[in-house]
Amino acid sequence: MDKLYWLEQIKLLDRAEVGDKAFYLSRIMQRGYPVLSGFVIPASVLREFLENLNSSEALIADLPNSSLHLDVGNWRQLQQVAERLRQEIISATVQPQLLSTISQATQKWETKCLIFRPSLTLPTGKQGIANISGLLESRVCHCEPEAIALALKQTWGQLFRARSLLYWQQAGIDLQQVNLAVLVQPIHNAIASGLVSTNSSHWEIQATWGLGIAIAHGEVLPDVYYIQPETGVVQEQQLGYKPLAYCINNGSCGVDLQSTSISLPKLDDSSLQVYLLNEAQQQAYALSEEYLQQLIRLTNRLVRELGTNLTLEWTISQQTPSGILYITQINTPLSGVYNTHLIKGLGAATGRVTAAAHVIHSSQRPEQLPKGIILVAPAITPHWLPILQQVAGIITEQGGLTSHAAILARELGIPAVVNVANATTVIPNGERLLIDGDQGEIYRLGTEAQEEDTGTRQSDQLLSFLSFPHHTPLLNQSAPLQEAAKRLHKRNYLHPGFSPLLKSDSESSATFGTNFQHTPTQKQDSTSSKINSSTQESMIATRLLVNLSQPSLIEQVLSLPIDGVGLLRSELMVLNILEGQHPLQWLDNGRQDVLLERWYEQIMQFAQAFAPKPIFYRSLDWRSRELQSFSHNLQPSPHSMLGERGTFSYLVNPTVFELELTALANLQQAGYTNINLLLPFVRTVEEFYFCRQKVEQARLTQIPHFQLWIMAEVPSVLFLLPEYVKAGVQGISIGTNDLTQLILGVDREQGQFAKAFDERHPAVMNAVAQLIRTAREAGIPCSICGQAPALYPEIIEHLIKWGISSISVEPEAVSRTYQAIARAEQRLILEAARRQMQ
Ligand SMILES: Nc1ncnc2c1ncn2[C@@H]1O[C@H](COP(=O)(O)OP(=O)(O)OP(=O)(O)O)[C@@H](O)[C@H]1O
Ligand SMILES: CC(=O)C(=O)O
Repeated sequence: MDKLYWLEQIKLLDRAEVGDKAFYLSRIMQRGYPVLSGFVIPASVLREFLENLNSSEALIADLPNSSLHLDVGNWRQLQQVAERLRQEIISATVQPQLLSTISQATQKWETKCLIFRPSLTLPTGKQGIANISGLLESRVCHCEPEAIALALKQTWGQLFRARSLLYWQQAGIDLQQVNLAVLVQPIHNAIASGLVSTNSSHWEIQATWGLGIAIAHGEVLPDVYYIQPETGVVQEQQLGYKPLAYCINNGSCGVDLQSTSISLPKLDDSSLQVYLLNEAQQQAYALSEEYLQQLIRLTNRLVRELGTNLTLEWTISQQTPSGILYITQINTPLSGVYNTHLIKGLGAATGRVTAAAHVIHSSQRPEQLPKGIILVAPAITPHWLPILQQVAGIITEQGGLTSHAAILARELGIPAVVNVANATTVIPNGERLLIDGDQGEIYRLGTEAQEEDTGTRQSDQLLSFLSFPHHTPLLNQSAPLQEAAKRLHKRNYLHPGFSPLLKSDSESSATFGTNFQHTPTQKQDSTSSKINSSTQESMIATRLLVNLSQPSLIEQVLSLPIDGVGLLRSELMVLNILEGQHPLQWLDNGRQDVLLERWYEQIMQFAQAFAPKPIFYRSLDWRSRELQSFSHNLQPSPHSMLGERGTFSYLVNPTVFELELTALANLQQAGYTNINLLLPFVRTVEEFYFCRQKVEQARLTQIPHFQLWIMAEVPSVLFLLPEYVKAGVQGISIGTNDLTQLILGVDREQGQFAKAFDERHPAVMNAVAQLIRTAREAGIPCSICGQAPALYPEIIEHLIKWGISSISVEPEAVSRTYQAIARAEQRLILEAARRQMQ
């Protein structure tokens, strides 16, 4: 090998060998800016390493000159090739002379830990796409030869990850043209770290405690300062949400998060440690006034020398007790970064889509929205529903995975990312975005004008790269649902002869009741009739139901392999008919008859479409803050998480509940006998008893099939289920969203607490197990309609083992839930068979 390139000495002509990240850092270091010392292992060393890989396998023998003509459409093959290449790299030996050169070079730093940072140069004309944050990640390691060799190979190996291979191919880059150098620097613990981004109208500084990795991973919401460029004055500052921080793993930096019950970020770098910040630190700004001013002065100088559009990363290193400020990365428009920028939130509804941002700053619902845009709003409440039908994607600043915005988006099949801090301020109106509702990522692709500016048109390539393999075409919202049915058929999950062995006949009729038998689909499109013709019998024993509220989705949902509607959410359904007025206002205005007729028609559409399959209509369950959207002089308590929810509110004023019951009774009389009633948020047996009397007065129980169920979501049901059954409850449906909220004491609407809101928490899982078992002992069916099985299919096996009778999920989750049920049942059958054979 030739030599290592020290940042202090890198020249203009070295750029291709040292990569852009190191090149830009060296430029500013040589102009006197504070940059940590470092050296670069040039791209030629990787080439040499690859050439010397000792394998006869064509794939490897040709490296680095192989162009790896891969079929990137074949994801499995791509992953296998990537895995093979990386194994080869990790098991190869780093030349001893190189290792010793590196080890010697690091000795002058007297540091315990090193950071290996990928620094790429792409061929001319492709520069604009060189800096896709997160494509290649840094590795931290202890300063020992073995650890150094591994970190180097791991950094190199990322060039061949499946997603990288795909990216090179999609971006039209030949692998031989990719120059990957590695910048090696000492890494010390940090007091605080963050970012600065500037444009002509404002500067923004973000800061968090500890190393900058917490921001790079999107695990904290940093503190933010808005600075006026002309004066350097802080115009506004916002405290972030910073529950954790990263440090070097030498046992000296606070409480290890492993010992707390908070779910941890996974660390594959054992040289790093993540720890919990104490309350006082969480409430404090990470940047002291002194460092804030120092950063502002530094930014001012950089902007004057390099231009107005910059992004830089900084850290305050704990090398000395008072700290030293360093720049760890700098990107200018030339380095392409400002075209592609990643923002993180919570992935709330699956799918990816690209479209222009439509930014709304107010929480007031607009009259209408343009078609095909990505809506960016502080928050949305259910009454936005009518205007959401034509949007391509949703981004909100507030809300969690089980907030109504997320539920609505999932039901409508619109990709959504929620809990995105400052989304409405950092995303300009009209900017093209790509959102990934699975990963919770938003890629800013720039406006058309910016793309022209930098001479790159990367978004299409980027889109196809990022969208693989589940690209959701723009506005093709029905596709996921239709595809779900097709996929099940294709994947042979519906093979003939599979029979429900889990329950004996007597057990299943006791469990399901007469109305809840698995009935062959009668109204199906061609896709689903294909499914059923190959199955004849029910293919899975556990009933799979769907959560629904929009009549507009009925047709698509009918083609899915479901056994009925497990949760018809009335509070979302009626938004289509209420004209923005609370039902009480309709009654006050003497419009009861019109409202009753409309309500009847809404439910009728479901009853008719799914007959004879059961529908579980859940009566109204508005939360206080949702009432604010109605123009009515009710007194909502906007800050109350609970307010008068569910059946509690019926006791206070039963008139709307009575209207619902009348609508249901009229439907029964008209021959729609597949409707059952599910009471929401039942808190006490007395509340249930009150409702049961109302149900009897409405004569709904005259039809023998009719079932009166309750939601099991308030923990009191857990303790009193036998009493509820004695009082006449005929089945329960577990609402894991509220159950989790109330058992763990975490507000489900607050996305920033997402890590603490975990339906898989042992306390919640124990409660679910107990509910299922108690229901079985009492001889009543037990369903589950919260988000837990859709979000975490791995819990389905437990639910089935405990004896759940049915699982109800949003339409987009039907396919994977079906598969998870089939897999779990087959495993249980196999285990039972093995036990019998022993
Ligand atoms: N020598 C260092 N000391 C302390 N922190 C560092 C050092 N080098 C990098 N960091 C910080 O560690 C985090 C991860 O570094 P990395 O180079 O992977 O940055 P990145 O922004 O994720 O890279 P990219 O944008 O190229 O994907 C960043 O917050 C960076 O500022
Ligand atoms: C579905 C529901 O209401 C819940 O999980 O709380």
